[in-house]
Amino acid sequence: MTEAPLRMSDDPAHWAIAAGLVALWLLLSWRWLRNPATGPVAAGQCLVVYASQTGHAEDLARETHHRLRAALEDVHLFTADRVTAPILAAAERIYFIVSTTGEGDAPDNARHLDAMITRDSVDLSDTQVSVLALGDRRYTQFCAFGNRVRAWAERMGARISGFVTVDDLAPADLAEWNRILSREGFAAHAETPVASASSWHVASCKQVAPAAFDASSMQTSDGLYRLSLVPEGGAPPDWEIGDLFELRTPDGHIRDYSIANRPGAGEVQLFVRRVMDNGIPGRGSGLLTEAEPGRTHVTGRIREHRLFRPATGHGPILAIGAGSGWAGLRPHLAHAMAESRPCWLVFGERTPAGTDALLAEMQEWHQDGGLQRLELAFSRQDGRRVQDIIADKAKDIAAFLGNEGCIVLCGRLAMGEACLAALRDVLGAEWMDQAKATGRLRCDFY
Ligand SMILES: Cc1cc2nc3c(=O)[nH]c(=O)nc-3n(C[C@H](O)[C@H](O)[C@H](O)COP(=O)(O)O)c2cc1C
Repeated sequence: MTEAPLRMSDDPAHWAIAAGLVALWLLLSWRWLRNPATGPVAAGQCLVVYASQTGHAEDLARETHHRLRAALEDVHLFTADRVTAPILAAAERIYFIVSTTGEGDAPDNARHLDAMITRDSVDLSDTQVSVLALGDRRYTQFCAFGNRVRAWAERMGARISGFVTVDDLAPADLAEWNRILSREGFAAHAETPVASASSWHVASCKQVAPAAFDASSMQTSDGLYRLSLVPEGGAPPDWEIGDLFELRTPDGHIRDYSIANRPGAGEVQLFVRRVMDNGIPGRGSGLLTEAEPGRTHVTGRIREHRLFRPATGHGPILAIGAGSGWAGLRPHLAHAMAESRPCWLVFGERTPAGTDALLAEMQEWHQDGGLQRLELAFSRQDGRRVQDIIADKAKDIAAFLGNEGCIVLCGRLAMGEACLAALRDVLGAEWMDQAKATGRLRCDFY
């Protein structure tokens, strides 16, 4: 085959198109070279960066982003683990909306940002930074991660134009953030990207475990209750395993409860521990557990909890929890059993007395063979807690999980941390780190 000879065009329109294409290529290459990890990022842009464990900071970030976008052209929303030093350095304004979890820790989706602010220097001398730090004063390290982000931004030369700490989502603290945004010229919008709360009625409410005192949290409880909620006028909106029911109390407080049943049902089930403080029932738990089935209405909505979705892969499932943690474990186990995955439940309560209604379902699942193993720990009866079972059954647990196994943990923070430490001893740090990195370890602590 002979090739046609190469000929230069003498049409000026062709030359103009070619020059335009070269200029575009040079512009895109320059932008990419400045920010290779993320694609083009223009200088002068505004970023909303969020770090969230259970989704509240994420919702607030979406609302803030929505509000800013109405006034600014170049506004971008990032989860904290996606931002890099070049992205931050190129921004003109940054709004960090971050919560604190564990004991003063960064949320799981902010581990990269946490490492970056400990290790890296980024020139923020031309950047305006605002920080909305979510936390809870009942924890000793109140808003610790938000404070770390603010201190780092200051060290990097940023101008801090707003810093708000929020105690337990207090409406007055959130109003302060709204004031800052309004002052900067970003008006509030009636329409928000976050689903609004609606009215639900309490269809049933039954006590399934007795009153008790928990020494680790110093909390007295008036028992554990199983509830079913049905939205007014229709079926509940879609949700996914792991999601939460967010209750709004009449005085503006917000309380989250794990949804205990699988999606697709016409109702949302909850297990609620009725917390008592000096003889006064908790704001949320009192409202729910004093409900008169068929008559009581509450305001709430379903909220996504992306970090507690079913574990990845098809390996066996080890579910570990105590008390109201059963609510978080239950849909994960039901889902895994439906997929015929081998399941093992380690569950703790204070005493077996008065807990028949709670334990009956676990025992049924065990007898039916859906649960291959069921281990129960009753701390008041024999002093054994779930973490002791992990240590006792170390060899069996390692053999059951193999390399592909998954762990789902749900319950109070002290129990969760003790279980993670026990599992690290049994399986090794490498196994646990790998499981966390690949989504085979799912935790929901409260
Ligand atoms: C397990 C757990 C640990 C927490 N640890 C802290 C803490 O150390 N310091 C703090 O100020 N708040 C702490 N909090 C409170 C959260 O920061 C607060 O509830 C926040 O609104 C959660 O926001 P998020 O849903 O975006 O993660 C903790 C909450 C939970 C559930």
